[in-house]
Amino acid sequence: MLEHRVTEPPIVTSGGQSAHFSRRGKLQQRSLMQHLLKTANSFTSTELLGRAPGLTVGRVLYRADRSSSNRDKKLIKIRDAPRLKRRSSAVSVSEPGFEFSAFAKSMDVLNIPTECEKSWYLALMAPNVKGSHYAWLDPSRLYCNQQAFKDCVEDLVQPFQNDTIDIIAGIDAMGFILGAAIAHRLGKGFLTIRKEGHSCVETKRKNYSDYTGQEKVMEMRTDVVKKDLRILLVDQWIETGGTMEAAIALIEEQGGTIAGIAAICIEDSKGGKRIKEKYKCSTCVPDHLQPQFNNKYLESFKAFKTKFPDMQNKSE
Ligand SMILES: O=P(O)(O)OC[C@H]1O[C@H](OP(=O)(O)OP(=O)(O)O)[C@H](O)[C@@H]1O
Ligand SMILES: Nc1ncnc2[nH]cnc12
Repeated sequence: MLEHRVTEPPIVTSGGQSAHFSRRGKLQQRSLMQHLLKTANSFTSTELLGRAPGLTVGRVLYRADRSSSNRDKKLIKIRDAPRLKRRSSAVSVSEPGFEFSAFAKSMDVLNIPTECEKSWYLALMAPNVKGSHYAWLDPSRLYCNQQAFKDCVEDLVQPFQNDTIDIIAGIDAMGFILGAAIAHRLGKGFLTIRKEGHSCVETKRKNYSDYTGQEKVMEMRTDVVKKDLRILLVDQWIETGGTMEAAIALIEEQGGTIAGIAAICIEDSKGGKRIKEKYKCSTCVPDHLQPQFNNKYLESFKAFKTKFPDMQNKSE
């Protein structure tokens, strides 16, 4: 069984040839790289930040020792390291007073890193290469990785751990995946909020429009939500907030109380901000990544090979 340890986010340095490890003495970058490559047979995990013609960007997680503060942690990009690129697993090196992990291939969807920063699993997400008819990003890729899925659910549940919650509600369709997992984790029941036309029982309906701009209808059964029932409302994503606000209205109009809202990402849209101000929310996106999510393009997408050149070059 692999030990899987989530660390606090390290400080990210600017990448490039100049990255080195001499701040605390001992190893210069060159000798460290030689050391990493020599001792590369016992490694267990990988991460590749990006690839461009003639360039490989990997990451080295530098920690002075296990008990060190964030100040002593550095994430350093290694450029032009073709041998690292060919490695299929991570490299761990221990020097007296030093601990290094180098990663070369995180985009393997089933890979479970032995050591990783908080929200590491977001790098498993895939970009949208098919246009605006589809949701902009594809978080479902991270659900395929057992550890990523577990860590994601834990992160979403964490702020509500000690709150009174009677039931979890999830929004059709992708909200069912996280919602049901959260319900199971908290030992609660699960209420489905459905897109129109799938319910054979009495429902309340709500018109709304979402990021596509289309007029849509959602439905919720009328025999569950009673006055003061405390509901944790879950969806995969909040972009314009149209979908979530419709679900909130359905619940509140029946007397239910929104105990909280959980989604992988709540974008800083008008609707997203309104929801964050009014309700207790949990998301998986750390502050420093929020601008990338708002722009619908993550740095980690550079590691994807795609036949769609527009997407590959989007942020370059
Ligand atoms: O904040 P909004 O602009 O309203 O968008 C958010 C909604 O869009 C996505 O669902 P979508 O209906 O695209 O797909 P799904 O059926 O696969 O969940 C997402 O899962 C949210 O439900
Ligand atoms: N999965 C998703 N990714 C990005 N934006 C979205 N908006 C709605 N769903 C989304």
